[in-house]
Amino acid sequence: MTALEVRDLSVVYRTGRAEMHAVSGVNLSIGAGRTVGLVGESGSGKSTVAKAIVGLVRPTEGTVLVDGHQIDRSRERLRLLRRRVQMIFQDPNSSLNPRLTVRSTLAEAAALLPRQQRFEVDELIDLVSLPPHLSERFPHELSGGQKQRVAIARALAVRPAVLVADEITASLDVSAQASVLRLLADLQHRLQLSCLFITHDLAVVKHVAHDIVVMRFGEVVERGQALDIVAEPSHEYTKALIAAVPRPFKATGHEPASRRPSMSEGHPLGRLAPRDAVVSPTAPGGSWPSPK
Ligand SMILES: Nc1ncnc2c1ncn2[C@@H]1O[C@H](COP(=O)(O)OP(=O)(O)OP(=O)(O)O)[C@@H](O)[C@H]1O
Repeated sequence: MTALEVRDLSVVYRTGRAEMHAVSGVNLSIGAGRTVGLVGESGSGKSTVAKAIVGLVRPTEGTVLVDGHQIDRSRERLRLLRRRVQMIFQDPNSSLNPRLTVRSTLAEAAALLPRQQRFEVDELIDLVSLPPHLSERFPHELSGGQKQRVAIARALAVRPAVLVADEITASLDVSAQASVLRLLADLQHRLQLSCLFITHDLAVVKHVAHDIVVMRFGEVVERGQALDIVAEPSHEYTKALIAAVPRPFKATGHEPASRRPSMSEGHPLGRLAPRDAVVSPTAPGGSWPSPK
C-alpha cells in the first residue's frame, strides 16, 4: 500500500513580480514501511517538496495523497490527514519551543490525539531512548542529538503514518548523526513508518533509504533502489554528487566489484551498515505501542 504519493507537483514562489520555479512536475510515492531518500544539492527543491507535502507551501500544480486520500481544502479532513504526516526539521533549536520542558513539549503534542489513543509522555521518551531524567529539562539544556530525539518523539506523539525528515542530521556531530540514523531505522522498522528522508549527503542516504530520488533544479533526474543508484548511478548529475563524497570513499569503477570500496568506507558513518542490511524491508515489522 502507498502511504504517501506526490503527483505532478509544481511550486512557484512569487516575490513581487519575480517568479521562482522551485519544483516542476515531481512525482514520488512511498510504500508502507519504506524509506525514500530525496537527494540533491542545496537549492534543488527538496525542502519545497517536503513543505508542500505537509502543507507549509501551497502547490502551484499537482496533488499530495496520504493513505490514498487527496489532501483537499476541507478543513477537518486536512487536519486529520496532516496529522498522518509529520515533519522533522534540520534545526531543533528553531523547531522546539525554548520555554517548554521536554515533558511539556511531548504532552502538548500527545494531547492532539483523543484520550484513549494518547501516548504517555514517558512512553514517548522511552520510544526514542532518551534518558528519563532529561524529561524536566529545557531545550537549551540538551545536546543537539538529544534535541533531535525530542523532535522525533514529538512527531511520533500523533502516531503518524509518514515522517518527513529534512536534513535532520546535518547540524549534528558525527556520533550523534550515527545514533539518530540508527534510531530512525529502528523506529521505522518497529512502527512500520514510511519516511521521506531528505539530505544532500549521498553517503548518509544509503544507510536509511530503500529507494532514492535525485533532484536537480526542481526536477527529478534519477530514481531507483538505493544500493543500485549508489553503486551504478546513470545520470551525470548523480555521478557528480557521488564524486563529491570525500576521496577515500570513492570507487574508481575499475577495481573488481569484490574489492570496490563502498562509498561510506572511511566515512564517519562508515561503520553503519547499508539500509537493507540494517533492516530488511520484507522483515516483519512491529506495531505502535498500544494506548494505556
Ligand atoms: N520562500 C521562498 N521564496 C522564494 N524562493 C524560495 C523560497 N524558498 C525557497 N526558494 C528557492 O527555491 C529553490 C529551492 O529551494 P529549496 O529550499 O526547496 O531547496 P533545497 O534543495 O531544499 O535546498 P537546501 O538544502 O539549501 O534547503 C531555491 O532556489 C530557493 O532559493
